[in-house]
Formats: sequence, C-alpha cells, structure tokens
Amino acid sequence: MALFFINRYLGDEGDDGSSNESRAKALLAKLQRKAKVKEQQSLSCQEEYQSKTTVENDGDTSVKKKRKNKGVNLDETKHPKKRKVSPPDPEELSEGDNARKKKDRKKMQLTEEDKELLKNDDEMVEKIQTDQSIQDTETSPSQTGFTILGGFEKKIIQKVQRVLPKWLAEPDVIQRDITSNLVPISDVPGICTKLQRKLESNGIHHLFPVQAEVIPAILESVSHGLLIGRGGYKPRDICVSAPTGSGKTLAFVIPVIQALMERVVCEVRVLAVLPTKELAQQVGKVFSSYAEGNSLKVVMLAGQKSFATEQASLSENRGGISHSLADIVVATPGRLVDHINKNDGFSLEHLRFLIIDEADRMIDSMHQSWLSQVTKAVYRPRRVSEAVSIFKRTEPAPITAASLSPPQMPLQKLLFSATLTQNPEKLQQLGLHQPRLFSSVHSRSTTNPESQERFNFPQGLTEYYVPCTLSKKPLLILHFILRLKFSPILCFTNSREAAHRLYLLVHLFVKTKDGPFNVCNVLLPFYSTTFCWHRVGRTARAGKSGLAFTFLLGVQENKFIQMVKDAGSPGIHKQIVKPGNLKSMEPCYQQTLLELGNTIKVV
Ligand SMILES: Nc1ncnc2c1ncn2[C@@H]1O[C@H](COP(=O)(O)OP(=O)(O)OP(=O)(O)O)[C@@H](O)[C@H]1O
Repeated sequence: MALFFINRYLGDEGDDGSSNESRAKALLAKLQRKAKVKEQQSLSCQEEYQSKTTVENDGDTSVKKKRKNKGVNLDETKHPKKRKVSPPDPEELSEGDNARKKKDRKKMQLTEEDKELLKNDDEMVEKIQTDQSIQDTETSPSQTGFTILGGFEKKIIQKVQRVLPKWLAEPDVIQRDITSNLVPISDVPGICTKLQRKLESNGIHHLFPVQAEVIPAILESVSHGLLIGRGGYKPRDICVSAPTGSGKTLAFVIPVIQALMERVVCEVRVLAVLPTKELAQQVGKVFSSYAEGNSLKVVMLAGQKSFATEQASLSENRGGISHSLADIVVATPGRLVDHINKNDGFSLEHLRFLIIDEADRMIDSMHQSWLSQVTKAVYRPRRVSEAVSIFKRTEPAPITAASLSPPQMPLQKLLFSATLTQNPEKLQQLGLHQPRLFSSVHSRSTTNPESQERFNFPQGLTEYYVPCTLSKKPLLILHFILRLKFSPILCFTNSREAAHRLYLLVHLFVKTKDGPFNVCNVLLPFYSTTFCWHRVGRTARAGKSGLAFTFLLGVQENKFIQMVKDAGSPGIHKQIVKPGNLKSMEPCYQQTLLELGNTIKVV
C-alpha cells in the first residue's frame, strides 16, 4: 500500500483541451477492454457452471467442496473491494445438491452484478467525455489534484488611526520662536539668586522658551528635597522635544545643579548619558561651568582618558571604605557600562537624576543595553547597611497602597531630544514613570501622520538642495564656498576620507586661484534621518538664522525630499546652479584635481 500520494502538476500543457481528450480516449479504451474481459469471464463462468453440473452429478463430495471454494476465490479476484469475503456457510457443507445449486445461482447473480458495474463504468466514461467538452477552457481543481486557494482579492481596509497616550497627544507647548519669546531670568520661578548671578556672569540675561518652561518643572520635583518627591510620591519623568540649538542643555543643567547645591555627602546623584564623546564633552563643560563655586564635582566617562584615570577620578579609598569623588557624571554608553561592570568604586545607588540627552539617538542604539545596566546598578545595594536603610530603593512596580508607604529615593528620568518619537516600542524601552512632555512640535501638525519620528527644525533655518552629478559635485562645492562667500561654513561628508579629500581640494584650489581664504563649510549630510537633521541643526542655533545646502545626485532626490517632508520640515528649496556659472572655474579645477591626485599619492 502506498504511504503517500504524490500529486504532480503536469504543467499547463497537461491541462490543455487536446491532451484532456486523448487521456479520456485512453481511459475509455481501457475501460472497454476491462468490460470485454469481464464479459468473457462471465461467459466462461456460465460454461463452467454447465459442465460442473454434469460432472458433479457423477463425482464425490470432497471434490465438489474444493471447487465450490475455488469459485468463491475467483469471484474475489474479480471484485476484491466491491464484495465482502464471507466465511463458508457451514450449512452449505452439510446440505446436498440443492444447496450447491442455490450457491451457484448466487454466483450467477454476482456476475449479473458485474455487468451492472460495467454498465456503470460505461456511464462514467460518457460523463467524463461530456464533462471534458464543458471544461475545455477551464481546468477543475479535482482534475489537477490541487486545491486552489481563493479569497485573496484586494479589499479596501480602513486605516487604523493611531491613538496616542494623553501625555504624548497633549504636551506642554514650547514656543518655537526664540527671539520673540525670551523670558527675563528673574521672571522664571524657582531659580536661586546664586545661579541667577552665575547666568548673568556668563552673559545670559534672558532664558529661552524651553528653559523658561522646563527649569521650573524640574525644580518643582525637588522642592521637598532630593530624597522624596512632592507629597511622598515619585516625581514624574520629564521629556523635552525642542529644536537643535534651542538651549536644552541649560534647561537641565540649572535645576540639577540647584538641587544638588545643598547636598552634604558626595555621591553620584546625576548621570548624563550622550551618544558621542564630543557631545559629552560639550555638556560636561556646561556642567563644570555652573558647578564651579558650589563644591560639586563633575567627572567625564567618555573615553578621553584611560580607564584607570577615570577610575581614580570617580572614587578613593579611605579607611578601607570607598568614597565617591563625583556628584555629576557625564558619560557615553560604552564607557559607562565598562565602569558599572569593572569598577567597584563606581556606585549608582544614590542616583537621583538620569539625563538622557539626544534621546532619539540613545534609544536607536541601546549600546550594550546600557539603560537596563544602569537601572540594575541603581537598585542593587552595594553595602549591607544600604539594604536595611530607611531609604532602601526597590525597582518601580505597579503602585499600590503598600508600595507607597515606605519612603523611597526616586530615580527621575529627564529626556531631551530634537526628535519626538511616538513609537510605543521605543518609548517602552525607557520605562518612563507618568511622563510629562514639553514639545514645540504639535502632534496634529501638517506633516505625514504615518511618520513616528518628527524633527524639530530651528525656526531660523532655510534649507536648500542642490541637484548635481558625482563628477561635478566637488566643483559645485567650490562654487558655493568661494563664489557665494558664505562664512563661516561647516561641511559634512559621509566618511573621514571624503572629508580629507574635500579639505585638500579646497586648500589646493584656493592656493592656485585666490590666495589665502577663510574656509569651512558646505553641507553634505550623511544619508540617514537622525544624523542628517542633527547636522543641519548645527546652524540656525540660539534663535539665529542659517542656511543648509544638501548636494544630491539625481537618484537621491525623491527619497531625500520625502524624508524631509516626513521629518516635518517647513520646506526645502531647489537651488540650481547653471553650468555657465561654473565654466570660469573649470580650468583651475582640472589642474587642482591633478595636484590632488599627486598629493594623495604622496600622503
Ligand atoms: N538663554 C540663553 N541666552 C543666550 N544664549 C543661550 C541661552 N541658552 C543657550 N544659549 C546658547 O545657545 C546655544 C545652543 O544651546 P544648546 O547647545 O543648549 O542647544 P541644544 O538645544 O542643546 O542643541 P542641540 O540639540 O543641538 O544639542 C549655545 O551656544 C548656548 O550657549
């Protein structure tokens, strides 16, 4: 018996009308042959019956029995499935000739049955023939042996409207226009006089809108001290989405420094995490500037110094006990995780503020799952005394009456970004506690509602794209630098090598043509959303105006324009440079290219 049935698809050829016809004919012939054989068998059966009756009249009973059994077997081979094999009737053995005759008559009836079956076969063949004529154009599934699946027609399905949580849908609005919304320092509630003076001494007399909104909110969460939130509750986490250059750094530096000013024991209470060494350095500088004169210590863990040097700046051992030397740590994720895992003198048990700057980039690259490592380090008591301390910390869980009763030092997260992510999976990773959002992008803005990442473009920014070819791109850049006399200029390329080539090209060209020239910039953003917008955001900062030019090959244009729209840009203009405008530069450019080739070879 076959274990498996294999249905083979014979291909389109196998299904066409002509082959159907020939198959039907072959089947018909086969059935007709079978019918003939059966007819002959029934005839021979009749003859056998006649001869048997004559022989049996003279023969002995044992022979008769044998033949009778043989007759049954014969029938079985003819229709093995259609007829049941029944054990020989004991009565038959004991009865005489009459019984045998009766049995043989039964045998005759069976052959009649055969005829009936053959008749049925003929009918079936006829039916196949008519069916085939109907099915000349279409092939039925039963014919091919394959089940044809259906129901895949395109249906119009209503789009699911994204429902944002209330805190995302209804943020506290930050004014985008910096210059017309400056707030005098003294009008911002909560800033202590010491810091007010410090700000003024740094040349800051007004606060930017983001600072005027966020500083009081953070100060309010520490108005009852560092250890407990207002009314004993854990303070809400704060998320800020504001354009590049809108002054976000001071929005967290000022309140955090003020909260720490009254501290007695030095412990790491503030941790600021940034995606790159350079950004960490910038933020570290601002922290140091405002910590000065308050005996607060700022330590950098960004890989600028060796691990051992960083280790020494974090803690010291006095009388066998490790003492923290840092109040504020500014770190990049990689180095931070190294210290959590390898440095026994680094403790985050007293951490009160976790600042995640450039939060969009930090979520995108959860390097070594740094956030979960930080959380573990915060809630893991290092010393036995801490485990039984009245201010023992437990990882946040659903709020119940019981979980509210023991006082607990809160860990408050402060997120700052120029991109507002609405992706629930990304936000989930941050484990925010009743977040409060300050944003200068409104969720019902005119941008693509599908887009989950919207960038906060500075108001003073005007964006252009310049169509170009690969061979003409360097010449176009030279044209923008030298002819249009933008200054200062900052150029971005997509690799270190490309930046070096561009630098050499500009210097060699200037040397050849115009003499010493003050160069820097043109924008060639890396072709990726987040990086691209952060680079554009290097201009038009602090309420000033700025221009950004992006040089695009023909194949990049559509994708880039769509990306700009999706990101919520107020608009990008096309800037075409006529070939005639480049003509006078061409001879010098060709000469410079030769020189550049030689210089690169020498290097
Ligand atoms: N109140 C203020 N008055 C004058 N200048 C300010 C004020 N606040 C910030 N600045 C200046 O504005 C510039 C941009 O500030 P900052 O770097 O904090 O912006 P940002 O929003 O953090 O930008 P990014 O997202 O690109 O990091 C800095 O040079 C800073 O010194």
